[in-house]
Amino acid sequence: MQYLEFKISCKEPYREIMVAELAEIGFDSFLETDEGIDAYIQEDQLVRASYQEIIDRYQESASLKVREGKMAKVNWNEEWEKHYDPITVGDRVYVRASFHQARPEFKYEILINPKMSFGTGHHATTYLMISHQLNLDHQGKRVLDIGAGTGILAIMAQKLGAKEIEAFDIDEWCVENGDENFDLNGMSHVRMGKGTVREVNPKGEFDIVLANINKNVLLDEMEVYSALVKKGGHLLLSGFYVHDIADILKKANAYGMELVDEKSKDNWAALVMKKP
Ligand SMILES: C[S@@+](CC[C@H](N)C(=O)[O-])C[C@H]1O[C@@H](n2cnc3c(N)ncnc32)[C@H](O)[C@@H]1O
Repeated sequence: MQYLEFKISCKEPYREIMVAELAEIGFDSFLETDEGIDAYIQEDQLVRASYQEIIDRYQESASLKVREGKMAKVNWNEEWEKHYDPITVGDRVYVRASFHQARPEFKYEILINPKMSFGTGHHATTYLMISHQLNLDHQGKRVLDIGAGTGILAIMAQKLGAKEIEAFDIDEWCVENGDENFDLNGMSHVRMGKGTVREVNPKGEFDIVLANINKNVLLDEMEVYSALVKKGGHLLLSGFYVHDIADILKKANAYGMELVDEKSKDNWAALVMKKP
């Protein structure tokens, strides 16, 4: 598999925005660097015009400088070991890779070997989703994780006592990586599905539905998510900016969901909706 590497130097606060925009067009791995980000995409996945459009849009405001290179083979584990530090969410959750030291003083330890999937807790949206999950009763509940990435939110649900968990993602790498992470966290009974919510078509209703994806997908699939939430159950949404809250809320309200909590970090937002 031939990969392209783009070494992008950019000013803050544009690093996160660049990651989000490039992820939208198929970039599947990012490393934070002192100058900005290194972004990776499979060569046959790159649509030059879409890429150029993003670069042109932020060129000036973010003072972008890009160096492009080709990589025949990437040792992602080695890359991650160099760049991936453990993180904490509040004082109860510790997210680490298997090569990091355990920290038993944390109540919930999540093991994630991320490879190329999004979702280590480093991104604000993952962090916000976990923070919301910590405030929700998961005990004995049925939980659905849509756009599960590394599987981190499904794993958090399991640690919080969920009884039945389903998770899926459209990305083949996430499916492989998710299963590995489920195994690492003693969840071999859960397997990551592949596809969109319409393709996977989960059966029945769920107490908690988690969807950290992006604005367009959330708007497009909101009707399906809402239908999957039990009466009295919750829908947690993230993957959009604070300035998009009104659009997301309007759509969720239109399908009968009511806002019960809202958090933001680094300009990203996460909402907790409830079906009355
Ligand atoms: C922002 S990441 C979130 C990953 C993880 N849930 C977390 O919170 O860290 C979004 C994930 O959604 C996946 N995705 C994008 N569009 C999707 C869709 N329509 N259905 C399911 N997954 C999708 C991407 O492949 C990516 O892994």
